[in-house]
Amino acid sequence: MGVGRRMQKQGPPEALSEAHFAKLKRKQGLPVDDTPAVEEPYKRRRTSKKTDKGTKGQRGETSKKDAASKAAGKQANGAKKAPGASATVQKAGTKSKKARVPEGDSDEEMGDEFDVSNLDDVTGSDLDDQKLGSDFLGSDDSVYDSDQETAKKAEFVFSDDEDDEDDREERLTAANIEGLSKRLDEKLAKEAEENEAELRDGAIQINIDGDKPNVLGDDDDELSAKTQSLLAPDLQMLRTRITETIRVLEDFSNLAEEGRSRPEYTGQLLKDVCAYYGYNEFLAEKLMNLFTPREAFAFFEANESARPVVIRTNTLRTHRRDLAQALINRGVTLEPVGKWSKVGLQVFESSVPLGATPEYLAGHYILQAASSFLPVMALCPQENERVLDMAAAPGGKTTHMAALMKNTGVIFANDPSKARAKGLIGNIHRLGARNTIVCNHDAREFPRVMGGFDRVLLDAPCTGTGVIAKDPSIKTNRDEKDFQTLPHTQKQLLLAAIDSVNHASKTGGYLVYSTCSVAIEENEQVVAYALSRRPNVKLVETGLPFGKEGFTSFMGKSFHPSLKLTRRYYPHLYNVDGFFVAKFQKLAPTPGNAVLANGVKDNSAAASIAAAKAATTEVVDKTPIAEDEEEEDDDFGGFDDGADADYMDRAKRNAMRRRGLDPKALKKGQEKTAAKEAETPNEVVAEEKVKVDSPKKAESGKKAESGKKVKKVEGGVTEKKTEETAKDKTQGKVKGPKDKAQDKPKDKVKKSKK
Ligand SMILES: C[S@@+](CC[C@H](N)C(=O)[O-])C[C@H]1O[C@@H](n2cnc3c(N)ncnc32)[C@H](O)[C@@H]1O
Repeated sequence: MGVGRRMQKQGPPEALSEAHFAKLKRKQGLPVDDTPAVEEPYKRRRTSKKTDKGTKGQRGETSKKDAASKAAGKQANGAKKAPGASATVQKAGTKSKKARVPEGDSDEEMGDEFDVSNLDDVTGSDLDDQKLGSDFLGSDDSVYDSDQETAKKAEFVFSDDEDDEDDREERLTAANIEGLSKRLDEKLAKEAEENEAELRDGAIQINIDGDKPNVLGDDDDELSAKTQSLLAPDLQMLRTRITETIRVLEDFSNLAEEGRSRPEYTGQLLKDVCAYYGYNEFLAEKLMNLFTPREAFAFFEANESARPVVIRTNTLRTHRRDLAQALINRGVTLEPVGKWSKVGLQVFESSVPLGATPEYLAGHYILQAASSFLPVMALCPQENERVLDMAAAPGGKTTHMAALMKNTGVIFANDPSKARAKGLIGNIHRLGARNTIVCNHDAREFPRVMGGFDRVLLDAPCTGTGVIAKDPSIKTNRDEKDFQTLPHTQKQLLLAAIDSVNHASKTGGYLVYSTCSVAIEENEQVVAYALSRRPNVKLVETGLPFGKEGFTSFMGKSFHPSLKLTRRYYPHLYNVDGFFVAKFQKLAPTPGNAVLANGVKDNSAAASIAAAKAATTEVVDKTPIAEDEEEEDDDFGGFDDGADADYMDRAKRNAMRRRGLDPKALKKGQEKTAAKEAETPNEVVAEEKVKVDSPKKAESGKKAESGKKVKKVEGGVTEKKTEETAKDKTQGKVKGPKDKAQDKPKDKVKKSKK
């Protein structure tokens, strides 16, 4: 793996402090620069306060550490005088100084402090720790002094000597990976600086005629001609022009050429971005509109490099420190993904395929992008809850929820794609999620399928504008139609998700909506739509430790102010996939007419509000509704009609109530039906039953029937059967269930016997 954005830490950037690192080194007898660390005053106060007021044990520990660090300090000073420095401790805010580290000692000596055993035992929820306490090398009390609680990791820079570096990389262990990571970050920063300098040089060339960059040029200049004629343009020149245009747009009054308008520059920038990065103009413009020109540039740049490989520890099977140790032993270089997660490990380098290690096969981890942790952390499912994952395949988030719920309660993991559901089932098995039921519906059918969930996750299908680094084809294959059809589906799904939540849940009543897109149409606009259609929900804090606030206004459109509670994630800001997370709380039942509003009836906001006021009971049917359709031979199994009879009856009664019908009519209908059954052929009875159930089902029943008939005639064999039936009818014979079973193909008979 090369140096790049992949190597940067994910999540919010961390502040650096020398104090903590120097102390560790002193304690280990390693050389440290004796220039006193620049500490923030409040940190020193906290230290002394804690030392004074600490318990006896703590005091003892602190004084031991002090003594050790004094001794180490002396040793370090001695060592520093020796020539051939191979390690450097860089001061925060001061010039770095080289200090000698005894060759080959560093790993062992630092080992105690930086051992994976310092990784905390994680069996519980991310969310318990959501306010983000200790993690890995950060603030484990067993590792750090009280003042280190706030002290952040210091820079640890290795020697510039190429060979030393290589040796050290080969000997990488948990002990020095943080140092390596920092070193790589530094290299990256240096590279970025060099790039900037290069660009400045380019700018000087382009700007040779005067102060104002001549970026708009003439149509006959070489670069424009090449861009227009689709000849490969000079990328370096293009890049230079992009940065120059950005500079002009940032200081328009001073840098714009006379007589040129802002739209001319933005138009030029758009064209150059398309030519340089390979986007279609529609998408590039959509993305550029989200940011200032400079930030847009950073976003497009970030999409050119892959995000770090991240694995999520499956706490149903192992602890993070054990997993880290096992993988390190296999030659994997990794470190915790950041303080915000207790289960993520960022992989820097691996000599083994991560999708085929024994640990992987045993379900100890799953390869999962860091930003995919966020919706689950926001939803925060609790033990023993009933949770719905509406769009679950391939199950990264489902299995994360199962782990947070410690395999208690129940998760319904739904996905309408059978092919993808297979992957979902595979992951559920591999990771040992035993509280999960897989189902296979278009989630817009919820809550008719079932409702009353404590929490619902809707990780919606989207255009994927947040994951362009993963799939660059998105740059060219997303068009206007996608940004109309997908948001439409997302809105329908979100209403269905809201209606599936039990507002009266004792522990929950929450819903999280997420996408891996950064487009407003798929995020804020969808959320705003849901708020207008469902006055019985509100947005709440996601509880996530980082993320940019959602837009409350965009290009002249205003959204509800609470939209700022939603969170946006960008690759250029946090080195994670682009993502959006919104958390809702359901406060009251969904208004009666609003359920119908899901694509059918009056769905104006006013009507919903009126209905919400009038509504007293939840109209959502909380029990599963049996399908009347012919049992499909698939991987999901069918209903056991006998065992589910009660449920089915109850569901029918609820369905009738929902439609304002008297459920008693069902009983009467059933009695009538039974009487009729004695004198009517089965096919007719079935049709009438469907009619009682639901007019819609009756219709589909009819369709299915007519379809079947066509099929039957086509089959030829059943033509005979139809004749037989007619014969039976004329002879007044009624086929019993036994006869019917005999008519069925063998495998179907087996199934119904089951
Ligand atoms: C972003 S992916 C979900 C990823 C999944 N949550 C995870 O973490 O592994 C979106 C999923 O939505 C599913 N999907 C598409 N249309 C849907 C619909 N109408 N109802 C439910 N799911 C749908 C797709 O099959 C796809 O698996």
